[in-house]
Amino acid sequence: MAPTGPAGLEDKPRPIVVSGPSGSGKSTLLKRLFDAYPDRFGFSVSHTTRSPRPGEEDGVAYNFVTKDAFKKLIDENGFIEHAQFGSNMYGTSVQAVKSVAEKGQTCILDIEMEGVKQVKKTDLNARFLFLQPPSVEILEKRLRGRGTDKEEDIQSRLAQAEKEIEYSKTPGVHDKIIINDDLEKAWQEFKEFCVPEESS
Ligand SMILES: Nc1ncnc2c1ncn2[C@@H]1O[C@H](COP(=O)(O)OP(=O)(O)OP(=O)(O)O)[C@@H](O)[C@H]1O
Repeated sequence: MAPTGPAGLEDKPRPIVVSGPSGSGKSTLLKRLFDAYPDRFGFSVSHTTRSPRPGEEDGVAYNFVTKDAFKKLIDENGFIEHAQFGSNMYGTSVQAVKSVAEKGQTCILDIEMEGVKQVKKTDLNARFLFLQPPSVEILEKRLRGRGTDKEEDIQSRLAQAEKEIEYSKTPGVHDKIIINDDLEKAWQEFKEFCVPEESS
């Protein structure tokens, strides 16, 4: 019988999808994770149709491709997510995530709700973690406290947060939901999910 899951990746680290509203603490916790375990985790290399800047190496900074090659990959369902910024296209391919696992690293995908739905349609066999703010009111305080977002951005992030929290309640969507109330407590739970053997 054909094996389930990605061919040849059965014994490789499963990707971890980290999602959660903007301001829920994804960057904060991922930075800690990368600092604590520098070689264990990796990010996938995105595709882009823009030209490389001096010093940018193909396959390292980005996978630089032509518009035609990019469109072909879209038609072949090769992308988890893709978007256009200005005249250039950017995307995360399924193969780029597999390449991280092939190197023996756990690929971390920091993506939003639509991306989560897309990953579920692939054969990546990912594990899903949702980071939830204690409340929308506290989320608003944190977004303001961060001091990086304009007022209109804060409003649209909060509106989007309500949708993400609603979707996260769908049974079976996430393997783990962490409420980021106390940062140290959230970190312990985050670490346990991402590095399970250390806590077993
Ligand atoms: N448990 C916590 N208690 C208090 N403040 C927190 C906690 N976790 C994170 N923060 C603060 O909340 C703000 C938002 O966190 P962060 O930038 O990590 O969110 P994010 O999910 O990565 O957002 P985005 O998706 O917009 O990048 C930051 O200023 C961070 O320091």
